[in-house]
Amino acid sequence: MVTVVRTPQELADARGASTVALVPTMGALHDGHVQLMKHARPLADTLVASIFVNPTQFAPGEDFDTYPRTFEADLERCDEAGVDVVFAPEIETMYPNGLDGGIGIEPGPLGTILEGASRPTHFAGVLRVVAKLFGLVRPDVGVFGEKDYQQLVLIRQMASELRLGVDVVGCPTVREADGLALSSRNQYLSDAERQQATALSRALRAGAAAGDQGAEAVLAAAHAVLDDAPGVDLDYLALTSPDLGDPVPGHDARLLTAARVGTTRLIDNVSLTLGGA
Ligand SMILES: Nc1ncnc2c1ncn2[C@@H]1O[C@H](COP(=O)(O)OP(=O)(O)OP(=O)(O)O)[C@@H](O)[C@H]1O
Ligand SMILES: CC(C)(CO)[C@@H](O)C(=O)[O-]
Ligand code: BAL
Repeated sequence: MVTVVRTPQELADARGASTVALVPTMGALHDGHVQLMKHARPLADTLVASIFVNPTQFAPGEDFDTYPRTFEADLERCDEAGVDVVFAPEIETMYPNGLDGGIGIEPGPLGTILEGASRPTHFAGVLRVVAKLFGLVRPDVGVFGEKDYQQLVLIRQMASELRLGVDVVGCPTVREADGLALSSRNQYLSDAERQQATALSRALRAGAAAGDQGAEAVLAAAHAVLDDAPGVDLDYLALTSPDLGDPVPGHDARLLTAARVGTTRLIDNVSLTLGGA
């Protein structure tokens, strides 16, 4: 049975001295989160999931207030996935000096591109809360989804550069049968928008299929799907190396996109191998 803790002291008591894996979430749990938990379960003695809708990663005007909150259903999913401890802190516990006070984390250049270009304060908020969660839970392993690929790269870089002693593990994106990446924000989509949203994964698949023809062909194939997709307002489509630098012919690459479907902003990405030498 999962134990719910809300304070650092309760967390320390529940954590014990065993090895710990942490799956940070903002709740509204779906099968993508459950996969992270199942992946994390055998990696440590104790599995902790955090549920915290982190205000500092939302800019004014974004959906912090309306973000889905489904705590009781989330606990059931955690229980089924083998989570031992759910850490669900209050905002004051995570930000004792207020949201604008206290220590911050500067994400560096990788935090300013792609998602960071559209959401300039986002990754400072993500890294700030993840650093706090790592400090509170003191996990041996932190498990994150590739769906938020830039986030995964930045958290891995933070853990490595700040020597946090946490092994950051990524898990493949879980998708609906028609390819749409699972996301808590998919709930915002109307039936028509839900259909239109499949353009993101279709474009990424088309791009990946053109991988052996090189970078230009990849981007052209993906644009051919996205540019004419009804209801889809493209934010970016970018081809990078796995660490978000320039793509290198003959090596693995990442194709990433973000688009607004109606008022909902969705992101997705795939890995591919680029042709050429
Ligand atoms: N479809 C998915 N497959 C694998 N991991 C996922 C998927 N969706 C989310 N995750 C991962 O779950 C963790 C918690 O993410 P979060 O609670 O923000 O869910 P989300 O569905 O990404 O929500 P949002 O709609 O806010 O982006 C992150 O590591 C995220 O990458
Ligand atoms: C990592 C995270 C839990 C930090 O709030 C959030 O950005 C998320 O759910 O991906
Ligand atoms: N999964 C990323 C959370 C956010 O968009 O704020």
